Amino acid sequence: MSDRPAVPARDRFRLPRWGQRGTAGASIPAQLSFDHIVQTYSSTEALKGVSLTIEPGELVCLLGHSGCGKTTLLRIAAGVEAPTSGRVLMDGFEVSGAKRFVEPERRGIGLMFQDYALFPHMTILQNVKFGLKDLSASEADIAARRALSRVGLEHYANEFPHTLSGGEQQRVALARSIAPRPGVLLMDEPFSNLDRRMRDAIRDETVAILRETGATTVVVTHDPEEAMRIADRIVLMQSGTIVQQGSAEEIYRRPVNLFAARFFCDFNEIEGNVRKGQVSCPVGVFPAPGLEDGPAIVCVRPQGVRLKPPGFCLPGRVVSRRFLGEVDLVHIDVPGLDRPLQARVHDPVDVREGQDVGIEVEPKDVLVFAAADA
Ligand SMILES: Nc1ncnc2c1ncn2[C@@H]1O[C@H](COP(=O)(O)OP(=O)(O)OP(=O)(O)O)[C@@H](O)[C@H]1O
Repeated sequence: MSDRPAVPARDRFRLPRWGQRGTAGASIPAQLSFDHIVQTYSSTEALKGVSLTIEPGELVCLLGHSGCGKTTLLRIAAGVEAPTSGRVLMDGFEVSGAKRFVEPERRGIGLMFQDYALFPHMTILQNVKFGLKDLSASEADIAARRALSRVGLEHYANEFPHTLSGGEQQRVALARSIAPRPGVLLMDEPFSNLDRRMRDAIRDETVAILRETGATTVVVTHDPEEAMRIADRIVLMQSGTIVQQGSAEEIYRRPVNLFAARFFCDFNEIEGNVRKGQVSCPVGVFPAPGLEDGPAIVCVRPQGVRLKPPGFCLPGRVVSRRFLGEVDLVHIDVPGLDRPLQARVHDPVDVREGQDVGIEVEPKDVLVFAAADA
């Protein structure tokens, strides 16, 4: 918990509109900025100077492996923790920093966690009304019912959480977090407890509701596909720092380093050597613009490996072939490679284990990084 001073009484009247809860007015999306946030827990530096601005109404995914600092950043935004140093600003107004600490309940920020945390002894309506304490009873009732109707669950108002499915409970949690019309909504792995079958549908529905409410939204996830599906902008983190940020397509097509590349694709990684802007490796010669001469890692997307009749191109021998529904995954032994090359083949190919094939690699599916980057 914070050891920072709370907002002095005189400042409370100066909070921007997102900080004035209970007006039942329309949600006003806020800009959320992190300015050189450092967070240290004894010997662990969980955040190492993170700066990031999320624009009003934007949906940003914080993406990264376990322990990279995603949740810590979310907790600092919410005001559940104060940063060791650095500032959090909402619409340019400092809410965490050396000078000021605005209490969580006055930030106009909604929170939703993976376990939903619905109160089992309260009805669905009471659960949704829980965060509306600043409103009169009748206003809270109207706001809660409106939020429930937005997620399509108004008919469950008088039920208890245990009578609802996991997906329905997730929607109640969403209704509870949007009912106060927060300017910023923070969601920590909100879909991870749903089974795969319903996850896609609920995710799409949630994003549609978020777009409708217009709230600035930050979603924490470790699933690159989920981030690509929902985010306007993905912020990729590693060990308490931001590695890269951009649209899904930007990061996927132009990862800044091997870490970012690996996060989005299960590449074939092949040792190569760069000379005069070109890299040579056992599967061919490819452009390597901007790279210095020396050892390199050539990353070939499995979908960029084409199988041809033998004899005309690079020779290979099929080690295995697996039918995965939309694609076949084929492993091919290639001279000079110590591991089989993976190919994801869309068109049905008539290849069997042990068969000789020719291989072509699409240059657009090749990325090259300096070996020192590995
Ligand atoms: N209260 C705390 N005390 C000590 N260390 C902490 C505390 N909270 C987080 N950490 C450490 O800070 C680092 C970042 O943790 P954080 O929970 O932010 O990561 P994360 O990316 O959200 O991971 P996950 O996806 O597993 O939730 C980790 O090394 C974690 O062990």
